[in-house]
Amino acid sequence: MPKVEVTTICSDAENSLFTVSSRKDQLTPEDNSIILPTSNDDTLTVINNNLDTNCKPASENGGTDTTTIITTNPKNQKNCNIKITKNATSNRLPRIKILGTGGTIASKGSNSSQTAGYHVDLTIQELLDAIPDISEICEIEYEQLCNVDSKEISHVQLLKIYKGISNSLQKFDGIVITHGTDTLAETTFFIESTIDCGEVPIVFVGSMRPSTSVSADGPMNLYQAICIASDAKSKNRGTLVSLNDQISAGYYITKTNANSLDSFNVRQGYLGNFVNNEIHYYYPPVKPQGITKFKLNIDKSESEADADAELLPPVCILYAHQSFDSTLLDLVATRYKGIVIATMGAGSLPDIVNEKCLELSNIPIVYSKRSMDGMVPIANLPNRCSNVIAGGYLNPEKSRILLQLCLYSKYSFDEMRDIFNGVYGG
Ligand SMILES: NC(=O)C[C@H](N)C(=O)O
Repeated sequence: MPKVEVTTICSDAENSLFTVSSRKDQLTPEDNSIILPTSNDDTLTVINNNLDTNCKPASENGGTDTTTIITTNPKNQKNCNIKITKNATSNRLPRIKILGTGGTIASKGSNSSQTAGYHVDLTIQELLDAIPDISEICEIEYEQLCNVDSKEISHVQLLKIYKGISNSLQKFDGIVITHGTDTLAETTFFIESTIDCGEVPIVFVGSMRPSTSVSADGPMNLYQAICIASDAKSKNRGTLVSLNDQISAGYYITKTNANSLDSFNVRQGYLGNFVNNEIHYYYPPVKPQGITKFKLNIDKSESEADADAELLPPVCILYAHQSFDSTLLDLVATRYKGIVIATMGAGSLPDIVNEKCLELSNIPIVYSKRSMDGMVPIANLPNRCSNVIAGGYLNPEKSRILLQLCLYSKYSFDEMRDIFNGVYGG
């Protein structure tokens, strides 16, 4: 038990009220320091200072994100209430970091009717030039992490995005990432599985039409994403996707239409809507249930991105079909550390393929599904206690990422099964 105790009496977006009380005599000066999470802009008010407490605001505390409280009269059994007024109540605008990665939102065609065959050509600065004035909504900083079509995003760029977000979390109130829509759901799934963003909204955004097209959707989508990241209502919701006026959970979203502006679908439901500068959330802050947050043990510096990329073990996806050839499994087993199969229906594979999967007993094989909806239940596995794991509700590309993270963490087959099972009932 600490000898000096801090109790949070109340804590909301704007205020935190703590009680500090001494508990025992025989306190040494070191016992009397208490660190509270505050930032430079917070104001501290000591109420009922029965404890002779000395509060040092963060600004006088070496500019860290904490406040040291020192009780100078520790033997006194009385309390001291300290109110920390969060900077939301000061008039500072939210600070938003924008990370550019490319995609159609950063693309140009050769004429205004072209909506295919365009190429990535715009920097994040040029994208920002095309949106309405946001100087009264937030302060922004931006960084170009890469500028590619999202088909080119591999584990190298993925780790760059991971680092870009991780490095910005402490300094910004919200983060926006521009990204191609084709593989956006893989990146958002990876980020939600690896970053604990606390209350900071991480908002991914893309577009379906290039910037040169009539009625290009990119500028409005980007504008909305910045507003969403700046809004206090977006806190504590994890990784979000803002596209076509809808706000969705990055963990669950799937691209379901290859061409339409309404390209994303989420069976778990949209979280909210953006209309005429108003953000409407349908639910209170919520994060996807039962996620395993994987800890990536990597250097967060930029220069290490390429070296770290080796860390994610290769996993491939095989797409099953009538006459599916089991020898394909032998071919990929020599190169990949894990395999995901998009099975027919809810885990159906020809008997000969099931036998081959069990034969490859050292390689984890996740049974996912070709169907967009529904799940693969454990009951449909050829053997419940082997190297074969049910992917539950996860589609093949998300199963692939989850399996990579399990392999990276060196989990046993049983632990992998628990991770897939815990989140998705697989
Ligand atoms: N709409 C898009 O962004 C598609 C593009 N091919 C990409 O994913 O980068």
